[in-house]
Amino acid sequence: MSLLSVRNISVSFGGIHALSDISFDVPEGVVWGLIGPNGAGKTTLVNILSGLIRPTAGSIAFDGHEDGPWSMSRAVEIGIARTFQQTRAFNGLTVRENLRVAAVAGAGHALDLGIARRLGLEDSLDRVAGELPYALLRRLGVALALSLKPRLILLDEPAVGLTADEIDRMGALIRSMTADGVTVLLIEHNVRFLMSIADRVSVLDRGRLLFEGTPAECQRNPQVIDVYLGRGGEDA
Ligand SMILES: Nc1ncnc2c1ncn2[C@@H]1O[C@H](COP(=O)(O)OP(=O)(O)OP(=O)(O)O)[C@@H](O)[C@H]1O
Repeated sequence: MSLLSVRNISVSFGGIHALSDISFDVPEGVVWGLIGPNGAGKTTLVNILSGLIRPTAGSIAFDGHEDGPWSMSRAVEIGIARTFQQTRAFNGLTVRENLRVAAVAGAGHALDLGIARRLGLEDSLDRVAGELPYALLRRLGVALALSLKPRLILLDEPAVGLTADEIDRMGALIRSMTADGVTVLLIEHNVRFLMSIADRVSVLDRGRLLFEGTPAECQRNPQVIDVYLGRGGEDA
């Protein structure tokens, strides 16, 4: 049975059809990749799943909850957390304070410093978020989402701007999430990285679902190569 079931989701901004009739099912415990050219609708889909925007049409079911789409607070309550392309943290608060706000105020959980350790933030707990180097700030974004103790985490380009070593570390972290029972939906333009950790991939193009399959199937699909991989989707 699917953990997440997206049915016939459409959304328009004025005359722009950002998403048209999108349906897919994500089973529990996988890394599900979401790729496509700029403007394909990937972030819009994550915005809908996390309750940031409402779709024009369609429905979502998650973990026995059939009443989606939801508000942001309801999404967190039922176990959906996300990161952003630009990490959203309180710049004037320390890493520890940010994690506490996310855990306690965001989701009613106790602060779990094990998450900081997993993200390699244990030596930075007393540093102010606004002064963190870029890679640590990206990791803080993931730690904030994990502090909500989600069953599904939506990662919006977690590898962007990271060095090769940091990308490897991020990949290992993402795979370890599934071992802990967290399902991952991963938007990423770094195709090599995404294909190395995804179990399955959906390809969006101009708001439509173009393809769904394994990474290997995706990389040899002529339509995917035509609209994205062959056009140098970054690092393709
Ligand atoms: N709030 C908004 N108002 C108007 N148009 C929007 C809004 N959000 C997204 N769009 C439009 O919807 C389409 C899909 O955008 P979206 O950001 O979801 O694409 P994406 O696949 O995430 O792109 P990228 O890879 O560049 O992040 C684009 O044409 C974009 O300009």
